[in-house]
Amino acid sequence: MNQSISVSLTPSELSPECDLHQACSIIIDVLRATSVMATAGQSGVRRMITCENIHAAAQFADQAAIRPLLCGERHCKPIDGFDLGNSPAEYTPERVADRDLVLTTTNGTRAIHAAMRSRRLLAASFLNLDATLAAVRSEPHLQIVCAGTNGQISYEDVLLAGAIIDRLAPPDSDGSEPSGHIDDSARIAWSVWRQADGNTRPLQQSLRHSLGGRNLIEAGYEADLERCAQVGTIDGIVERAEPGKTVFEFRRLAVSK
Ligand SMILES: O=C(O)[C@H](CS(=O)(=O)O)OP(=O)(O)O
Repeated sequence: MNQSISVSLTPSELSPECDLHQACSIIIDVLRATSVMATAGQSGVRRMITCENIHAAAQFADQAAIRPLLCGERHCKPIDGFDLGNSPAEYTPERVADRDLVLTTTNGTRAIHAAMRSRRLLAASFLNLDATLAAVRSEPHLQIVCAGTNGQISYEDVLLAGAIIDRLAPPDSDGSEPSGHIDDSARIAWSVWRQADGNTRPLQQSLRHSLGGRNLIEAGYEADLERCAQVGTIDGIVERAEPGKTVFEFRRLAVSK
């Protein structure tokens, strides 16, 4: 099919003039917001509401009929007074099943808000890569938005963007170019992924050297790198439930691997 794929290496590349109204956008924040959302979904969370800041999250929780779990981080650490931080390991069925959660993080939830005007909006991680691919394969206009880290490009998000392109637009016979209509940022992401995938080191090792990975190691969350580097272990997608609202739901998908 004639699919076009564009990549924003940071959310700031999505200017207000960028026309997303026909696009299906995929937000990527491997370390760790979108990995958290996939994990929470698999653990049976009811809805995930993303907020750009702590105040908005707390206000939403105060006004809800049934109090949701307040979740997220600042400077990688749990937020004072919140129920859960930003480690996927915290999002067990015991903690989150059948609950709503409100999530605010430094980069991931902001990237989501930057792409709000998209027709469809998904949050992807390596964990639910296969399911996400299955859900977007027939979309004519795909916009991948890398959350980055504090305004800078982060390697781990670019890797996942490249992996998505590699699977949706596999290279032609000489292997030098992806096959679809892709922009230059997508071409860069694909090249970065190809190079990393050709290396023998596991993905987890690559994450250690990324900006987000280094920050997490410094903050004491090294174990999260291994968890976020699992590929295709979650058979479900995280998708916005209705246009105009940042309410996400998890939907299981049967995925052929
Ligand atoms: O704690 C995280 O996972 C990061 C913090 S940062 O990237 O080191 O600032 O937040 P996220 O929004 O999930 O990237």
